[in-house]
Amino acid sequence: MSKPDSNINYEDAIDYWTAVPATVDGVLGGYGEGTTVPVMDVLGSNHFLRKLKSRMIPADNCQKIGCDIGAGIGRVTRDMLHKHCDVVDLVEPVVPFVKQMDVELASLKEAGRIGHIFDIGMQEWTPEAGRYWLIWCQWCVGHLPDEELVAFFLRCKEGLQPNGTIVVKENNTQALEDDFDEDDSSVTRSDDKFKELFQRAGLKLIATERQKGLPKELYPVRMYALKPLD
Ligand SMILES: C[S@@+](CC[C@H](N)C(=O)[O-])C[C@H]1O[C@@H](n2cnc3c(N)ncnc32)[C@H](O)[C@@H]1O
Repeated sequence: MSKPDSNINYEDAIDYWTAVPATVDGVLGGYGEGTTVPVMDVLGSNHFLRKLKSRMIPADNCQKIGCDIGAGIGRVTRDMLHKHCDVVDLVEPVVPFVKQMDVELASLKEAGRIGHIFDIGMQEWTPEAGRYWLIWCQWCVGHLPDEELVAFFLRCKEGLQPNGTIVVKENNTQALEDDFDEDDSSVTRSDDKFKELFQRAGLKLIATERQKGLPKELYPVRMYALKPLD
């Protein structure tokens, strides 16, 4: 049987997301502002980052530059990342979502807190070497097959400042095999699979935590904080 990630098709994913409303409800698959998900998500992320603070001291003369990967309409930047970072860049390949960032991020843009917006897929994105204090990947890495994801992590490592951190916040399957979702052409990986891929990319897991307070019918969500091993 073929590996679940061999079914991933980038164009199918773009088509799927392009047809979804450019709203919080849209990017969260129907779990938008009428549900507990956006609020619990932000609370969980803030809590996770606060606990990591002593291990995320910026290197001398470094600004806290963040990058929001698979950013959708900029929800994570608007509601959470901007509170931790001086400036945030965003990576998002879906045109209507990138357009909506003008609205969602208007006041942050005006305040000079938004850096570059890269309107490309993460498989095509190479970060500027040594730029980032924090690279935040949330609910998007399932769009890359395993090999591409390891290659992406390797590029992200090069994009980190000294003492920079990568955070991955994703659904976990409890099954032994990854779950392929043909609607949005993505896979949901197990905790073990994530750990294997981090190791292959030379990333050390410095902290991990399960997101609390999400509806029971959803996949469990886990945050992983990672630093380069070398
Ligand atoms: C579930 S939404 C999450 C959006 C955002 N991270 C959030 O939490 O609000 C998944 C996002 O991944 C984006 N995406 C799909 N394929 C991608 C790719 N190859 N590279 C980067 N982002 C991708 C989609 O366009 C969509 O914005």
